[in-house]
Amino acid sequence: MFNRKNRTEIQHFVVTAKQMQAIETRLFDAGMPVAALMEKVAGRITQRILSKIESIPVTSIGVIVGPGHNGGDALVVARELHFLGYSLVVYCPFSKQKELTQSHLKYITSLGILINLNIESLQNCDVIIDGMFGFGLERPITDELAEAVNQINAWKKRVLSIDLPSGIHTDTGEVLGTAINATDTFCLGLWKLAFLQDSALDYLGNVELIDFDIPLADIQAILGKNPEFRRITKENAIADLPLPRPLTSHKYKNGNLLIVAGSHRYTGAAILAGLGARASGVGMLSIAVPKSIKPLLSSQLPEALIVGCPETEDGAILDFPSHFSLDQFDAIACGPGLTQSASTIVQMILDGNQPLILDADGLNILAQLDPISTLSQRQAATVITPHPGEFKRLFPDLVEELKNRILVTQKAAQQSQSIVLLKGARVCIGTENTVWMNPESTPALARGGSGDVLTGLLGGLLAAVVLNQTPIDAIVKTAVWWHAQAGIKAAKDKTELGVDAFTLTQYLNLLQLGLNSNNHN
Ligand SMILES: NC(=O)C1=CN([C@@H]2O[C@H](COP(=O)(O)OP(=O)(O)OC[C@H]3O[C@@H](n4cnc5c(N)ncnc54)[C@H](O)[C@@H]3O)[C@@H](O)[C@H]2O)[C@@H](O)CC1
Ligand SMILES: [K+]
Repeated sequence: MFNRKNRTEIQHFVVTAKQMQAIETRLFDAGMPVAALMEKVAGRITQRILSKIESIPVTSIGVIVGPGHNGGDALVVARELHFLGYSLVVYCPFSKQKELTQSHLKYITSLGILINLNIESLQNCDVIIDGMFGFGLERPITDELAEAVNQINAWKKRVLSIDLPSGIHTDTGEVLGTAINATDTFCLGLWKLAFLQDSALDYLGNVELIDFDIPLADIQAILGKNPEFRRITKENAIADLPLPRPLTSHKYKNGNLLIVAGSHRYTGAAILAGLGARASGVGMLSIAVPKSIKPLLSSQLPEALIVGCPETEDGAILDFPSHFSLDQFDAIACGPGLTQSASTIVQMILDGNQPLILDADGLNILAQLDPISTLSQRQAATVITPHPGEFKRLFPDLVEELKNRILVTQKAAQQSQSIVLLKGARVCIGTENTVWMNPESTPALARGGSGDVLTGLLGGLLAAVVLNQTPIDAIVKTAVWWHAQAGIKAAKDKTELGVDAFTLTQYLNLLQLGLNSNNHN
């Protein structure tokens, strides 16, 4: 007995509608019949639908059938469910269909299944399958069709969408007119960009990829060796952890990080960043803070060297102590809790040659300094970690494009020649060639302080890997995955309301996330 090959590698590809079409065209050109592919895909969708509905009482299933191949998929699924004994109600408000879809419609009619033009026909169904539009949606849903979609949403039934919730734009994730509010969405073949866009999240429900054996060679032929869009997975995240450590390792081989953070007003930000860095395993940690809060930091982080700095009247860092040099550090993480009064040292750090993570007030200060030219003139790598508000201040020319978070991150990275980590429900990391996207997170992290933890964690990892030449974008995506997984685990144990930033730092332990020192799970 053979098991189906586990193709975890396909989980990290993300495609646009155009790329998906090009990949499918290759399959058809190679000889795969369109109808055979539809049959195969729909067979797999049927299996997954059955596994979702087996445990709930379902007798009647409604199916929305669109004019294209998304509708064709839905009709094949409907036919199979009919033969399994379910009662099917088909709603197809379109007078014209693609040929293959029309053929399936004809056959299903011959089986005695009525084709309804009226949305009310679905009202008494226990479950609805949405096959109205997939990646072929090309204009907004309007008029009676929009009313039908809104009616389905108002029923609040269980709705299983094929490929995408109808109405969601495949690339931007935007709602085109209106969109189906799915409880589950089965993405076909390869992840589409919409699944990683915040704007689509409320419509997608639970998501899963249905692999239908697209050969890797065909994927690579269209996406190239270094795909433009990549999904962060557990496998690719842990592959870049600095584990296992060489037996002859010593502290200076594991990174020397300087955190520059905190003020009278925001003392906790420096502590949280320090605790994030602690979790990273960084070899040496120094934290520069205004000198009057040094005792507080020392009591929380006994392993760190706390650098007390001269301070401004309002309790921000004014300058570094005399004889203090940035040259010794492998990386600097700067920004949490600084207040905007710390502009002198932020400028000094930007002028320096260390790999840098700039966050929070560091970004607000940068926004006053012609950000694009300041960043692109830096010799060393820079990672900036804005939330959308900070992003707008840094890249005012890109504000309009923020509705496509993936593309805007890519543009910002290219313009500033930096790595741009755009915060949100689905973090996007723009780099010169690739945008990494994090598919799993939790709203538990939408809370003050969780960003400070990320900055510290990222700083520690960055300091540790610059020495062994791991690409910086690779470690940024690992930090984002690690931070989000800790949030997910903490929320499981403590609910989404129980994950304050300090609690989060206690969940950064990799063992709790199912890993061990050999970098295996
Ligand atoms: N090509 C294939 O063999 C495969 C296709 N698959 C399915 O096919 C789908 C893509 O099929 P299509 O390219 O036919 O596209 P769709 O089925 O998404 O819809 C395209 C049709 O809808 C019409 N349309 C678009 N926007 C509209 C609007 N706002 N109002 C009214 N009509 C509108 C178009 O004119 C076109 O006729 C995928 O999402 C997937 O479900 C999968 O089965 C995998 C294999
Ligand atoms: K659909």
